[in-house]
Amino acid sequence: MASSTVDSSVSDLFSSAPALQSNLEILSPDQIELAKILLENGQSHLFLHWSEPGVCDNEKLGFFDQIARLNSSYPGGLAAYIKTAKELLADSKLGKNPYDGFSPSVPSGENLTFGDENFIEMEKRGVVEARKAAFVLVAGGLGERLGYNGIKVALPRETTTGTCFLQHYIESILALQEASHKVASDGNQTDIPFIIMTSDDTHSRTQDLLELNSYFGMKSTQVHLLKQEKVACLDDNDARLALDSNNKYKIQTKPHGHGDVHSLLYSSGLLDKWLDAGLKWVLFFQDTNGLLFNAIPASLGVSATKQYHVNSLAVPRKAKEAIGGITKLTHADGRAMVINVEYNQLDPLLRASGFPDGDVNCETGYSPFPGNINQLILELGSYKEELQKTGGAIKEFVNPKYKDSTKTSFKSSTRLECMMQDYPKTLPPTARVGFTVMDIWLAYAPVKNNPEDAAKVPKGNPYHSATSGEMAIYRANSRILQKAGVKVEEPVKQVLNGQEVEVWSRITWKPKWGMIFSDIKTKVSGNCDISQKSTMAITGRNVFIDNLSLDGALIVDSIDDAEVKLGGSIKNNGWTMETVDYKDTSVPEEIRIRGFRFNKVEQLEKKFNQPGKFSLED
Ligand SMILES: O=c1ccn([C@@H]2O[C@H](COP(=O)(O)OP(=O)(O)O[C@H]3OC[C@@H](O)[C@H](O)[C@H]3O)[C@@H](O)[C@H]2O)c(=O)[nH]1
Ligand SMILES: [Mg+2]
Repeated sequence: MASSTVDSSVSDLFSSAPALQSNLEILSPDQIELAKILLENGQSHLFLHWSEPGVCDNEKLGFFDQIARLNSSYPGGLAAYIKTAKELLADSKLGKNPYDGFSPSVPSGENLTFGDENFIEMEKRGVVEARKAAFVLVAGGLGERLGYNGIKVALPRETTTGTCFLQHYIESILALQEASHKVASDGNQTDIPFIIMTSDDTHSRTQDLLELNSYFGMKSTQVHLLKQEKVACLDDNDARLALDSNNKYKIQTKPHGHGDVHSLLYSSGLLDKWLDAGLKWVLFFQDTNGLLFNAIPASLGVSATKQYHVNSLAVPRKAKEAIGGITKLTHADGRAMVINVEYNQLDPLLRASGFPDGDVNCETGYSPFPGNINQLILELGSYKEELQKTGGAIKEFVNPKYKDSTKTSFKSSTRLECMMQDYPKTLPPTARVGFTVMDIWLAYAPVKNNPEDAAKVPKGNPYHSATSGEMAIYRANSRILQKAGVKVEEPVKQVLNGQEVEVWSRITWKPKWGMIFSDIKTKVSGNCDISQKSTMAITGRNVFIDNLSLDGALIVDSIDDAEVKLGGSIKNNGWTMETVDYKDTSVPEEIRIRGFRFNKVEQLEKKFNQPGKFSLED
């Protein structure tokens, strides 16, 4: 009896999808199980267009291959995904405030000032800790706002040397590793692991970039790629999965967000390995912040000194800027947490809770809420413990764009998303969650916006474009050298791709030349000045700027065993900047999105390939 009841309910189930039912013979038992899951969760529409058996059978099997992948890559499978989606879509339709019961206030955190005693101390401490760190780059995003055709980590960080972001990140990690080993008292010489989260959009191109460049000097065993899977798109409030408009045997998918990094790390088994190897810190960062490593040593020092389980890096934030606000949320029941409130949610949250003007600047000219740059430093032991409880699942959200105020249909399909900075949301109240604020010029210059959108950014807010991203490198390096005693001439203002930017001397160096301020200071002495029209690129390690007067372009490369003194008066016609319009397709995309290119008119270029002591006259 019992079995016939099951059979009849199963056949009831399949009778809701006659086109599928007539195809059951071509499906394997596993595929039939997956079909049941779909039907039980309100997905019979997926089969409305199925042809009779014998027609498009390969496509039908392909459909179930995809369903199997979607089912196995999500914790709890598709049934859990659809269930959560229905709940979140219902909340969204009701306009439910995800922060219901919480009131926001401005949290207090650690403030660092570049170059002061505390900063220098923190940097030194950070270097000591670095050999116990693992770095995790989330690079699965397409960069839709930037609209660049390649992967973002392959973009030049600056075009004076053309070094791409990925190379710079790797060289920075290697420089930290080396510096840390030098000060290690325990003789521990482990390599710092470097993890890159990719997606189908970025995986093979990331791998190719690494392989074509011999991992930019890192051991290939030191680098791990973890690929995130996309999730199914949703067509309506009933969480009906969306079919691809060009292929009715395919579900539309979209990225699930950078929050996937936690479940991927958890299931990779790497956390245990790292604990066994004595590691203590996991540092997460995003694809295009060329200034990030200026901030890493000091903030790692803060994590270690304050024994933070979670340390978020932050910068002063302009109201309405597209970066999340670090906020203290206190619940009516007494619970409190310090968490990122994403930029699209900060204004409504504030308006709903006693800040009638919403997301606005205060008397400082900045939002009172520090801006999250999404660089997180987590303490490995507590991280692993937490993931053991959650499996790495992160609180999700949904952000449908409704057609009208009835909120009954969407402009285009939506999906569930999750963010890596939501990790602290499940932590117990005993967790030590803090943040570290640093100057924008030092720490944050992402490349996210295309030239057209960047030009429309309200005046005074950062452009976050390829133009501003590169100019920020020169500004930071110029200011750091100024602080070290070099007279770097003040910048000029220029409009590039419709954005007014400060153009400083084009100064660049490799991370191994100077990772922390106290190192950089040892590389600079005497009376030095660099004019605004100058370019200076240092790619060697033991290069010392000593009584140098530069007005032109100076390019210096040297092997580690060569000690090179840059001094005397160098004057040449240098490298000029030519404007380029972003619409000019005769210019390569990675150049035209900047709005300028260099015309290498004249330079002093020196290479020192032999061990020994040298100066520019040699
Ligand atoms: O599915 C995804 C989406 C994104 N990413 C990666 O996550 C990083 C951030 O993605 P985006 O640039 O789209 O992020 P957003 O600009 O929307 O906001 C992010 O950065 C600024 C912070 O203030 C925000 O709090 C943070 O969410 C990138 O490195 C991207 O490659 C993934 O790895 N997978
Ligand atoms: Mg985004």
